[in-house]
Formats: sequence, structure tokens, C-alpha cells
Amino acid sequence: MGAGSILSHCRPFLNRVPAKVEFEMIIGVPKEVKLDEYRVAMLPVGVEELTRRGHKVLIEVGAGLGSGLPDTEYASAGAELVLEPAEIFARADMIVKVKEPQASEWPMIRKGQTVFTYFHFAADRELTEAMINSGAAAVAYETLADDQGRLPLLTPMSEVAGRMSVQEGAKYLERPQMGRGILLGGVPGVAPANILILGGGIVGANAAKIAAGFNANVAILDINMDRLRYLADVMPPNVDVLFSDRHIIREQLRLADLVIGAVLIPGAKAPRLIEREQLKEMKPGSVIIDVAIDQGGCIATSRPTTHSQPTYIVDDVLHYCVTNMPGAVGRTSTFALCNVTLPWVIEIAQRGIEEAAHALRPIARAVNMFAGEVTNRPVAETFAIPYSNRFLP
Ligand SMILES: NC(=O)C1=CN([C@@H]2O[C@H](COP(=O)(O)OP(=O)(O)OC[C@H]3O[C@@H](n4cnc5c(N)ncnc54)[C@H](O)[C@@H]3O)[C@@H](O)[C@H]2O)C=CC1
Ligand SMILES: CC(=O)C(=O)O
Repeated sequence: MGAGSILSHCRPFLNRVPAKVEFEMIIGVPKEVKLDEYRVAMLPVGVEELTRRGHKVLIEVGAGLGSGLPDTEYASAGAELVLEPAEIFARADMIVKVKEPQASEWPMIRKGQTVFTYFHFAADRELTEAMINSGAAAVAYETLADDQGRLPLLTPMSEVAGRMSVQEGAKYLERPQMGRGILLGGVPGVAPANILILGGGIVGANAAKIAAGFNANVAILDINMDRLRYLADVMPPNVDVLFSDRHIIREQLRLADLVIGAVLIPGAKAPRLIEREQLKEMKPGSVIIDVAIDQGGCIATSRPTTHSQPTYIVDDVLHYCVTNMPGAVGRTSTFALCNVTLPWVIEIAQRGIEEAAHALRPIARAVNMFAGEVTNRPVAETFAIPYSNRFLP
């Protein structure tokens, strides 16, 4: 089955209950432990879809509360509520999460277990080594790609983060937040803000649409000509769609009040588009929102921050580099994420990860590690680790 079939026929797929469960699984959903993370990896409806197929779902007590989903709703849907995360990791064949396993979780991940979540390995050598050493199958939402190269499990969170990047940018441009004191849309007689968006994919397009709605002057840059043609077709007149090269970036950087980093090479470390010396050419009090920070960031001075301490200043430029932006709007993000992950959770539960990866290319692309081998080429290349062609050539 190709990716198209699972994505375009989600509802019939969810309604289909096979006569016989091929691979009965215990699926564990722990509470997220990353700082300021309010999402949960499964909705009560997901529990019901899995249990009616003969699987068992363990949910940590309180896992859904950050998204407004009480334990009682999970229990009514058929979940077993479990107090201790250690018990979930010990019993589950597959762990379904939102964020990359934190250091406190690494020792609980077992050989033979499947962990299905965001990983962003290229930005984190320690996590990469921990997952290789665990012997588990690390199945990454962000590299699950269909045959057209789309990333269906990254897209909804990129939609959230793209939209959020403008509202966060607007907030940090306010003077009390140490910004330049600029209102995005300006007012009659006073010019609006200039916004530079690096990368015109899902984050970039969503940021551009919202920024344009605020009446800002927007420039969106990409290197993919097909994407630029599409953006030029659909964007409003206050969005300039430009090919990204060093000269254009330099020129736009001098004008920008707000820069949004939104580039991606799937699986790999983000390309670095702005060097530290270039910050001196920016206006004091201007703001960088580096959404691509989860893959290492596309600005030399970017380093990961949290919702509790989201910003810092380098050379008079305010940086916001939160690695889990959608976590702040947990309820919206949980629904948006679980809507797309559930069919794949079911697919892996029905077949087991090895068979699922052999049968479905998108899942093969999502498996970054298997039994101590690195099965994602960009991750292997990032860390100069041998690549295993177990699932893909
Ligand atoms: N910080 C956070 O909380 C979140 C971060 N993200 C991250 O945002 C980043 C962007 O994600 P998406 O928009 O979904 O990716 P995407 O794949 O839809 O778009 C990326 C775009 O970057 C372009 N690009 C690649 N190299 C470039 C270069 N050198 N110059 C200009 N453009 C270039 C590509 O052509 C593509 O159009 C990813 O790293 C993703 O993981 C996504 C959601 C939340
Ligand atoms: C994409 C990602 O890492 C997030 O939504 O947190």
C-alpha cells in the first residue's frame, strides 16, 4: 500500500476492523516530561480505535491534562491508567510520544521496543547514541515521508509553529519585551514591519499568510523553484516571493524587523544561512524566531530555549528558539497531531514495526534506528555512523 492510500482514505481505514488481529500489541503513552510540554500523543478516540482492534493501551495518569483531556475520558475509551512511567516503558511493545525521549527516559527504553515520536536526531548526538545503544526501533514522525516527499506527521505542527512564529514575533518586537517597539501592521502614516522568512515550506507559508494578514511587508525565500512558483501564485500582494541566495539574504536582513527561520532538509542538520557577523548589519532590537532550531537552527547564534525562558540577546538582536513551540497551545496541537498519527500507530500495531517498514515506504523512511543500526541516511551522515540499508537502499 502506498502513502496516498493511507492518507486519503483515513476514515474508511479507521472504520475497518480486521477479522483477526495480526499482531496484538501493548501500546504505552507516557506523560510528556520535556519542560513546558502540554501535548499528549493519543486522544481517547485513538484508545478506542486500538482497543477495538484487540490491542491494549496504557496511559499514564494525568497524561492528557495539559490538553484538557481528563483520565476518565481515556478510561471510558478502554485505556488502562498507569501511575508510573517506568511501568509503561516496561510493559509496552510500542511507546507513542510527542517529544524526543528525555535523558530521564533513556534508561527505560528497551531492546525490541518501538518508540514512535519526534526525535530530530541530527540536532542531538547524545540522544542519537542513547537510542542506538537502547536497541529499540526509533520511528520518527518528522521523517515519515510520502512518495511526493511530503511530511504528513510534521505538517500540522509546522502549521501551528508557522502561525505562532508571527504572534511570538509581534510580542517580542514590543519594547517592554526588549524589541524595537514596532507594531507589525504599522498605522496610517507609519510604515509596517518588514518580515523576512527563510524557507517557504509549511512553516514559512503559514507564517507568511498570518504576517500578511497583519499588513506587514513580507519577504519569503526558498531555493525550490516549484515551491516559489506555487507561493507566488497564492500569496497576497504584500508578500514578495524571492529565490534565496547569500546576496538576497544580506539585503533583506538589513531591512528586517523580524526574521523567521523555517528551512528544512529532512533528517539532516538545518543549513546555516546567517552567520554571527551578519547580526551587526541588523537593526538593534530586531527579532529572530528560529523555528528550525529543532534541527539545529539556521542562524549561527541560535541555541535551544524553552517556553519558560524563550529568549536571549546577541549583538542587540533578540533570539527566540523554542524547540517545542506547539507545546504552548497544547490542546490545538494535540488534536492536530493525533489526527494524523493515529492511522500510522494502527498500522504499526497491526503489523509490528519490521513488517510495517517492509510493506510501507513512509514507515521505512520514518525508521531512523533499528536494533542498534542507523537506518536513516542523513542521520548516519550527520554523525559519520555507518548506514544500514535494512529498510531502504
Ligand atoms: N520549533 C518548533 O517547535 C517546530 C519546529 N519545526 C521545524 O521547522 C522547520 C521547517 O519545517 P517545515 O516548514 O515543515 O519544512 P518544509 O520541508 O515544509 O519546508 C522547508 C523549506 O526549506 C527550504 N529550504 C531548504 N534549504 C533551504 C535554503 N538553503 N534556503 C532557503 N530555503 C531552503 C525547502 O525548499 C523547503 O521549502 C523544520 O526544522 C521543522 O522541524 C516545525 C514545527 C515546530
Ligand atoms: C515538530 C516538533 O518537534 C514539535 O512539534 O515539537
